[in-house]
Amino acid sequence: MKFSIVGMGRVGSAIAFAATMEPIVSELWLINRSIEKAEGDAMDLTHASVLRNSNMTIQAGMVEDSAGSDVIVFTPSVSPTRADWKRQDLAIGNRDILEQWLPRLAELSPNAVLIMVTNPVDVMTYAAIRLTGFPPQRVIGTGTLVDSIRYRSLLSNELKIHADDIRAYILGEHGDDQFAAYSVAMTGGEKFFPSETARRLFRETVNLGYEVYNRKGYTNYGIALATMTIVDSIVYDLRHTMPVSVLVDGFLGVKDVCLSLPAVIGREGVTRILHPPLSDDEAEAFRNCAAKVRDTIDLLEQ
Ligand SMILES: NC(=O)c1ccc[n+]([C@@H]2O[C@H](COP(=O)([O-])OP(=O)(O)OC[C@H]3O[C@@H](n4cnc5c(N)ncnc54)[C@H](O)[C@@H]3O)[C@@H](O)[C@H]2O)c1
Repeated sequence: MKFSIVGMGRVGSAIAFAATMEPIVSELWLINRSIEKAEGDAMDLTHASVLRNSNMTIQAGMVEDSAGSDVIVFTPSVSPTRADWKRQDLAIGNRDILEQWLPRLAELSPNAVLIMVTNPVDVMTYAAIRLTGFPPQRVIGTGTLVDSIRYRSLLSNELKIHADDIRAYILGEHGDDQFAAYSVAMTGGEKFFPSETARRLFRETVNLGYEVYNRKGYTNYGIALATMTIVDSIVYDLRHTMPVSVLVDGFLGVKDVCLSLPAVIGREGVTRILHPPLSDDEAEAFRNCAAKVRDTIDLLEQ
């Protein structure tokens, strides 16, 4: 199985490290606009992999070397230009990067499952479907998976229950309008919402990405393992359910926009989109996310 990571910035190289720690493919390719950086990472990770009981090859390459990939993760991005940036600020610059890379990547690996990490990830996932011509089920945005693991981490700490056992999703936009799907959250079959604590923890979750960013200047470890959770489920056809950005299929009257819903992930990408019975408030929040993401898509398509 061939896995290519495009973009060896802080997120791309953290994903490459996570893939080295858990070598589940036979070939790992690191593709970057500057080959030297990719070569340096490939050498470093090859040395590291000696300690991982692995025969996975790790190589640096140009876009042509990604040909025949089964899974591609896309991370290149422009940098924020102001201190109080929002993810949408990256949309125009990153749309241009997608236009440079995605048609060729898709041509070289027509059967790949593509995972979009570049922000604003919902808008970029939508653009990626257009630019690759891939069926929507083979284009997955990391979406609110990282927000949901942050939320579960806070809840775990509060409830003193292992985060694995907490079914709680942040849905909608990977951005400021995301919402916690309180009404379907549970552990051990027991609903623990609504409660003021859960709402407070959700409010903390929304800002956590920026909180990490304000302290270290970027986020990379959470998104790296979140991305590898998706890759795992594809490579082993595990059919795990997770909130990821998908082309919404008419749920709650929303379509033609990418947002996070719980989705089943297997070898072919998204094998099923789930439709949780959201409360009226949550449904309204979902529609609000759709309108916000649609505004940015429209801006890019002008
Ligand atoms: N979806 C999520 O949950 C999530 C989480 C964290 C970060 N991100 C996003 O991931 C992206 C990458 O973040 P990062 O911290 O690695 O950024 P970074 O600045 O460290 O890396 C960006 C990389 O993109 C490359 N690049 C820039 N322009 C390019 C071009 N025209 N062609 C090819 N490569 C180009 C740069 O060389 C650099 O290697 C950002 O958009 C960030 O917001 C998403």
